Amino acid sequence: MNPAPMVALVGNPNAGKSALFNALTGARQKVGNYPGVTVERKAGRMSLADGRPIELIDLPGTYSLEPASPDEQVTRDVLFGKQEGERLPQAILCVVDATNLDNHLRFTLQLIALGLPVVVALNMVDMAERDGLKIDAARLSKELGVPVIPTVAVRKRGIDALREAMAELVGDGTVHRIAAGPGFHHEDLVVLQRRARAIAIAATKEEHGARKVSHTIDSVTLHPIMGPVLLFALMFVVFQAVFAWAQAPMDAITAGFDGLGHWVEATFPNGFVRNLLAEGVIKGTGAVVTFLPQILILFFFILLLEATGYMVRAAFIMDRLMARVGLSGRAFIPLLSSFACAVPGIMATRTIDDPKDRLTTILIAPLTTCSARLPVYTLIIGSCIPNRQMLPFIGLQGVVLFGLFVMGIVCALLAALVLRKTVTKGPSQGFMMEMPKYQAPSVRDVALGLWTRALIFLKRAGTIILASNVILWVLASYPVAPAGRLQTEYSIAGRIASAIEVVVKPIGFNHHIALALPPAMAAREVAVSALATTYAIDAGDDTDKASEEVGPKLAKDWSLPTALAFLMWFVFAPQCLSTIAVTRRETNGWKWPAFMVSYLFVLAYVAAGATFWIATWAGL
Ligand SMILES: Nc1nc2c(ncn2[C@@H]2O[C@H](COP(=O)(O)OP(=O)(O)OP(=O)(O)O)[C@@H](O)[C@H]2O)c(=O)[nH]1
Ligand SMILES: [Mg+2]
Repeated sequence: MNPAPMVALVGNPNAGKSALFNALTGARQKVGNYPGVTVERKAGRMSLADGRPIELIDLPGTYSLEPASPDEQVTRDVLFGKQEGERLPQAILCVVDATNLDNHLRFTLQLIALGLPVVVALNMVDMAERDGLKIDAARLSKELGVPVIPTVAVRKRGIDALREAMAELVGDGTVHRIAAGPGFHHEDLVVLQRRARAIAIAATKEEHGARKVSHTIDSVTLHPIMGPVLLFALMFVVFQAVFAWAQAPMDAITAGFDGLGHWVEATFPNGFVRNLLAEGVIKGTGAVVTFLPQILILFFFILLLEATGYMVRAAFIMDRLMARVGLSGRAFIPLLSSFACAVPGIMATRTIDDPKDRLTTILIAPLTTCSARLPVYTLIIGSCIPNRQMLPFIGLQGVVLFGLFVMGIVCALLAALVLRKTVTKGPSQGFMMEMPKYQAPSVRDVALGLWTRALIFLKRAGTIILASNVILWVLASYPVAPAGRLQTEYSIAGRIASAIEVVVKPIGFNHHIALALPPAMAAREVAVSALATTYAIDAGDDTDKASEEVGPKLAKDWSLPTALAFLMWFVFAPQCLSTIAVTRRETNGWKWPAFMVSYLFVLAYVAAGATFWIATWAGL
């Protein structure tokens, strides 16, 4: 006797597959296990409208045909007829959640492309109605080209209609295909998502409130051309704001630290304590803390975009680009976190299942511009790049900062492309993202996020940055230089710097930069405080010069090619020991951190050198 035809119940997680399975099969269920994996096999018997018996299997919920877990692997293998202990199904019963159509239809489109007969159960229509959402099942059926039956699995509504549709589908019980259609490849995911949305919108008769607003906004933010343009424009505005809004609070903080410095100079007798406090502690730490407003402004925007639901859209727009360089969309969130700091970013790569995808993401994470680089960038840009208006509201300084961020992103993507073709070669997999509804951001959440950021930053300033400053100050102040010799050359730090200078002179770096490079390994911002401290030491007892800010000193002392080369160095150089340490931890060994440090140092050296020589040649 031929076994009864088999129909597979498939859909996104939580679409209501199990509820539907129960409604269709009642008590006639059998639970087993697939051989070799810990995935349950749930099968049941049911009869079609014409009385024929069939076997129904309830497959694990999955977002796409690119498996991300053992469960999803089973679903895929069953649908391709490759699962051990399972035959190829005659037909697919695809369950979609009516309240989440655009997300669920993506998978439906992939299933239809498989070539097996498909019937769609438009489930949870009760929830949809409650939300004021009306879906036109007939229209949906026309758009998809397969039967669509509205159901409420938990109330057993639509079950008879489903039995009828399935009877037609199964036909005489022979398997009709299989010719794999389009839609399996990661490259097509964005196209698929767009089609899914278009179909969802076409089949929506009525929607209200937040749902409608979300769809209207998305028609712009996810538009193939307007979407990326908007994303780019938003980021551009953010970087302009970082300079424009931060000026006043930065001046206030600088004035505060200056006042503190004057007070120390007036209170303590000239000597070790006074100089340590004034030059090492206050000057150095003050130089870094000044950048708090800029960091908060940047994070204000990031938090705002996250809280409104826009960030996922940004990830979606970026997904295609990520696929081009062999990364999955899953890499976007870790890379985005790396804009705060590479350490949480690298830790966030744990959500990437594919080991090679994950390793690639770890290796390129230090190229995205972490917030610790912001003080360095803004100090150098503020003092060495002319504050010229290029257009109304568009200043050159903001453009350069934006350019540095973009360069970080572009280089990270290029590095991924190269790594994926060489050291981390292997197939890449796709990623499906749920699009949440847009929301008005909660003031409390944003404020809380900013507060946490501020605390982290100030804690760094008070611990690792302060400690590095003190050490640098001591090393740079002793032994005391005899008359006629510069302290920053005669001291211990000065001599170390002189050795480093030999290596970095060809790329345009001066003695003060060589002094700032080793302490910047503790944290990148320390480069700023190191410059402030060493310039303050050089000024010595000449109070006029000593009270001057570090910015104007750089403006006088550095040529434009040197400043540009220094910026380039900071785009690439693998600074900060914490990043190296977390890479070691996440990759279980020294091999990959060593590789990362080497390739980044080489890049930094070449990029800084090329910039210096091109800028010099161009006569800047
Ligand atoms: N209101 C309503 N709730 C439903 C309906 N169908 C399912 N649910 C509920 O939705 C939740 C998820 O349903 P499940 O049947 O477990 O979903 P599933 O697709 O099997 O989920 P996974 O096995 O995790 O992939 C459960 O709480 C169900 O009770 C429906 O038509 N209407
Ligand atoms: Mg289930």
